[in-house]
Amino acid sequence: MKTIRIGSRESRLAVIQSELVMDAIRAHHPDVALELVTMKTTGDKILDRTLDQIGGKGLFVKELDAALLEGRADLSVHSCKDLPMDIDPRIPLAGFTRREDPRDVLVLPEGVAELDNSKPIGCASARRAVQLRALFPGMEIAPVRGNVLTRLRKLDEGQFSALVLAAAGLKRLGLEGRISRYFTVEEMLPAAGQGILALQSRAGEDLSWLSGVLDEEGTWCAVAERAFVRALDGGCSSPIAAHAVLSGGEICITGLYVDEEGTAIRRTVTGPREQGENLAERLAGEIKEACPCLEK
Ligand SMILES: NCc1[nH]cc(CCC(=O)O)c1CC(=O)O
Repeated sequence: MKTIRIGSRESRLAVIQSELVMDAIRAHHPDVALELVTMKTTGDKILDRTLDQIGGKGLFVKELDAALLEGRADLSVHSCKDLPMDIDPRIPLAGFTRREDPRDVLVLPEGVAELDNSKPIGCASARRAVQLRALFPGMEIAPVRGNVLTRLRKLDEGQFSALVLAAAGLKRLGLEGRISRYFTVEEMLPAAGQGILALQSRAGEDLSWLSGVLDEEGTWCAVAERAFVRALDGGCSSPIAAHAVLSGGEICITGLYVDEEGTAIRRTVTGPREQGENLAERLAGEIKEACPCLEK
């Protein structure tokens, strides 16, 4: 059997995530030969601007897509939350993994026990900044770029009083011990897909070696959360958050949108999980009604 090549960003977290998927493939298909192919993406190369400033979509995926299309890789492992909405039909998503902890967390500098009000809290997205302002009124909030380990170095060098990061990334990096506070998803609604890995391959390929690796719950949630973001995209480019939770056969989706005045609009919908995509679109529709700046 041919070797399956897994394409990954070269950051430590991306490699660990790819290795998690490789371990899962090996556990279900011990005969499959696997090889890791790492590469730098645009988002890894441009480090002097925030992601919102660089703009554009797919900052972390263009190079991975090219590798799939050219046959240099057979599977891309993505953080679902970094994955753009538009997927080239030649390289469709093969599915999603089980969700790791979806929460955002606060991390203090090494050896520091309390938040120092004289320095800003660093965070990398407008979604986090908006929700942080409500949690820490009066605290300065500043952008921080780079992969997780780079951000932690900046924190430990004294540039920030704290950072907000995803629990999932820190846990996968073995850095759970750095977490000083978990925000509930009510306090800080996560990005769509946070904690879930998305797997992408080429259309028409035999993917039997992926059986057992994909997760049904993760997939219901990822599909619904992404549908919410997709339905609001194309309006003004403002922070969006979405988080779905399954209970029995039901899916409960919470969506958050921040309008141009900085007002956060947050709504929840519950229904049969099979209708997650529809429910998410309806939720987005309700939010559009409540927000005049959005195209109807
Ligand atoms: N944008 C970077 C990124 N993409 C995915 C994760 C964490 C892992 C995940 O959400 O699955 C992170 C780091 C962070 O936001 O702290």
